[in-house]
Amino acid sequence: MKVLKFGGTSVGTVDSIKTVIDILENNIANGEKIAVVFSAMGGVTNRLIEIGKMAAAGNTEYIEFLKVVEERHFAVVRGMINVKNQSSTFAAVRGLFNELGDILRGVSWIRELSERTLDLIMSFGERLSTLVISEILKSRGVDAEFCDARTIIHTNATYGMGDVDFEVTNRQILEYFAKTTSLQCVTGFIASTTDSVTTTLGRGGSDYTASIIGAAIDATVIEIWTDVDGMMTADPRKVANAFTIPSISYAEAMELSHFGAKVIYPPSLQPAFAKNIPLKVLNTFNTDFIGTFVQKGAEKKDYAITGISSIDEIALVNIQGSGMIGVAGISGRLFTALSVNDISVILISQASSEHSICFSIDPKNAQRAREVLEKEFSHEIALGYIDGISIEKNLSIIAIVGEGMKKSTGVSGKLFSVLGKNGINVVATAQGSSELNISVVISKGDLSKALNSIHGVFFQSETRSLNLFIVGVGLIGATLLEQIKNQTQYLRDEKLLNLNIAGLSNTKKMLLDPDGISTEQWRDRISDEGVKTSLPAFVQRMIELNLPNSVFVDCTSDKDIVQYYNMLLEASISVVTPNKVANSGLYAEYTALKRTALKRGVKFLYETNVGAGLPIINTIQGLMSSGDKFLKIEAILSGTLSYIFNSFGPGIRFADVVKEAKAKGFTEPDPREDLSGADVARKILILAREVGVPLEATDVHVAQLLPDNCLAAPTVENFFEELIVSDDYFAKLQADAEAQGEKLRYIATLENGKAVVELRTVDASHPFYTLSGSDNIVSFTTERYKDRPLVIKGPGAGAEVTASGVFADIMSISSYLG
Ligand SMILES: NC(=O)c1ccc[n+]([C@@H]2O[C@H](COP(=O)([O-])OP(=O)(O)OC[C@H]3O[C@@H](n4cnc5c(N)ncnc54)[C@H](O)[C@@H]3O)[C@@H](O)[C@H]2O)c1
Ligand SMILES: N[C@@H](CCO)C(=O)O
Ligand code: NA
Repeated sequence: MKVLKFGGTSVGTVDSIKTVIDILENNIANGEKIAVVFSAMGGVTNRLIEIGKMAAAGNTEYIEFLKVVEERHFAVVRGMINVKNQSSTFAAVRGLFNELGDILRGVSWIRELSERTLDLIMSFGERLSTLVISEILKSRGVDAEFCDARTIIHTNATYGMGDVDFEVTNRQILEYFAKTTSLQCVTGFIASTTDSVTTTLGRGGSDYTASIIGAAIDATVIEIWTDVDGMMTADPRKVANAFTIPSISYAEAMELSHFGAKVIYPPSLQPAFAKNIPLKVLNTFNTDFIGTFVQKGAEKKDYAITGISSIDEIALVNIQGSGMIGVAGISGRLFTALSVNDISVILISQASSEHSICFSIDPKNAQRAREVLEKEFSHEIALGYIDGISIEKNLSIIAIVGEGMKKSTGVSGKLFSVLGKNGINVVATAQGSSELNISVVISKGDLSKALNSIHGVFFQSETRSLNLFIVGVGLIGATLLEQIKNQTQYLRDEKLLNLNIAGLSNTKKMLLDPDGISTEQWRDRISDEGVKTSLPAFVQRMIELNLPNSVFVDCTSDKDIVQYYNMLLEASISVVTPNKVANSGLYAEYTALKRTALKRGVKFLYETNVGAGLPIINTIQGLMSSGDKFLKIEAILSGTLSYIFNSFGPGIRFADVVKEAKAKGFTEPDPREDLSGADVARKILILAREVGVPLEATDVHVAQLLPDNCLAAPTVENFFEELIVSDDYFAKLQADAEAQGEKLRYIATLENGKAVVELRTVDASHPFYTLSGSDNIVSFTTERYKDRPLVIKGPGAGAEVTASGVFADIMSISSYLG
């Protein structure tokens, strides 16, 4: 025989009851022998408690409230039973309400509501729902029978949570079921003492009823019908990617529910577990869904863990002192004192130094725990053996649970590593030798981020998300968004990676949306929904959102934005940028950023600072890490100047070539930076720093390229005018070089700790002679590349190559986050 149990929401409305009837009739049609347990209609139990309290307080409004409850039951009768069969059910329901009304009147007279009376009042919830549904079944020709569990389940007289007398109960259930062939509709939650006083079974009560009956009659399976798709890998309100666990062991279910998974309350299923009766958790509102199968042993799973659960709010108590080392009995006294005072301990951790014991409790008990322990250890504290009791609040616990972690390595490594990579500090941790649960205590503010990132790494086949916050949507920023748009599908399918644009800002408006800004509509959304740009507000909001795997992408050339990098890195947010300002500022600031990134376990990536997408910085970093030493760098580092010198010639105006370079997206937002040599100077400065030469910007010697009048131009427009004026100057430079069979090249060199940037002419024998377009070229002479230098060459400016370099940096973060 199968035992089915339907919870409050399943029997909460006419529509849901229709589905319940369908489920039952399908079972009957399939020839299944079944018994059914019902909860009270959703919300009724709480209402009855409220009504009881109102009556006890002498508030006669309870009568109106009761009428509403009555009407809910009548509505079901009207909706589900044909008119000619309704009257007897109406009469029976009215009879129960009359009885309840009498009891409540008594309560309001004597102004007292004992636990015992409350149990009696609550019992009407299940008695009513079960009565009505059994009548519905009968009216449809099913041989159904109402079974008042008070006649078969007996408890002691602990009201509110009766202790079941299994000997008597099991015998009575067996006798009862032996005598009947009708479908038994059993009231959940309620029982009685041997002298027929009504009691209730406490938390998870109706599940308990199903479990008691199932165990007594040796049911083949117990089906718990509820309003969710079974037990999930995590609380779906906190982790959007959570999914149903198809199969779980009793022990795992226990662990998960202990930490707040509210779907079932496994302690109430103990009788079924003890007899190895499997359990299914099914959804009345999604009957086709397979739900969760709960059974004794664990099945082989696809993942290393089965689920994640959490407690939102705990307090961590720490007691420490040198006097605890090697002294037996301290923990005995500690936990006895807590237990005597009814303070339940959620997690305990003690390191083998025995110098401290820490444990977590419900924060509402924190003050009391302090008092209890200060009293218990007053002597030791006075003598200085124990330093005192410290209590930390605003903490949460996360537990990863699964039989799969037994004897398998790497699970805790993965857990701590993902927390570390997301900058989440672990305050305390506990793992029992059952290896079923690893718990970590973290700051409450990190809970959502931690749950999501842990879920991401353990349930790998799901798509991971990288949350991007992009500031500056000019040429590079917009091209990057376009490239992301075109790669979205590929990255989802092939890399299981979702690039979520969680924030965007231009100079006028900004928009942050943790649910993502579509790359198809970002322009509309930022203009329709964006608010006035404020960089501090943008940064603050990012930090507050505290999303896992966050990356700040600075696609501006703003000098002020850089002051936020350190703050972002400190908040465990990676930074990716083509903006050279940070790395070409003070040397101390440059090293500080690197240190913060290292400390926080996040990335600060800026490959496009030099040579756009060309792998220049990465190459240096690789060589440096592997111990190579740089002897000399010689390079052409300006795409703009390269393009200009490759395109300028007789019959062409210099200013026009500069304009072309700008139109092609090679120049800096302000082209004077390129032509003054400032941009190249910054780049060689950055390269110097990368190879370990701690230069400041003022150490770079820049030979002047422009005539004074151009350099002095106050605006970009002015600048172009001055370029026109100076056309002869440039034409002569070019003609002189040509006459020698040489080409103009703006070359940066780093040698013997000195950085120089100057305009040179090179002949055909020089490797830099043959450049074309916006090519950059870098030649590294190192101890390993001494005779023939390592050369990197290719387009070193432009929207596509730069954006793709930024994109590549972002991708490298995604693989680092695993
Ligand atoms: N163009 C290239 O080939 C290239 C190559 C390598 C690196 N870079 C670097 O990339 C960065 C962007 O260059 P670009 O060519 O896209 O320039 P751009 O002028 O087209 O884009 C920069 C955008 O940032 C916006 N902006 C500036 N300050 C802002 C702020 N505080 N908040 C929000 N938005 C702000 C500007 O309005 C502009 O739209 C620069 O730092 C540049 O040095 C460019
Ligand atoms: N303006 C820069 C862009 C690349 O950093 C250049 O011309 O090289
Ligand atoms: Na580069």
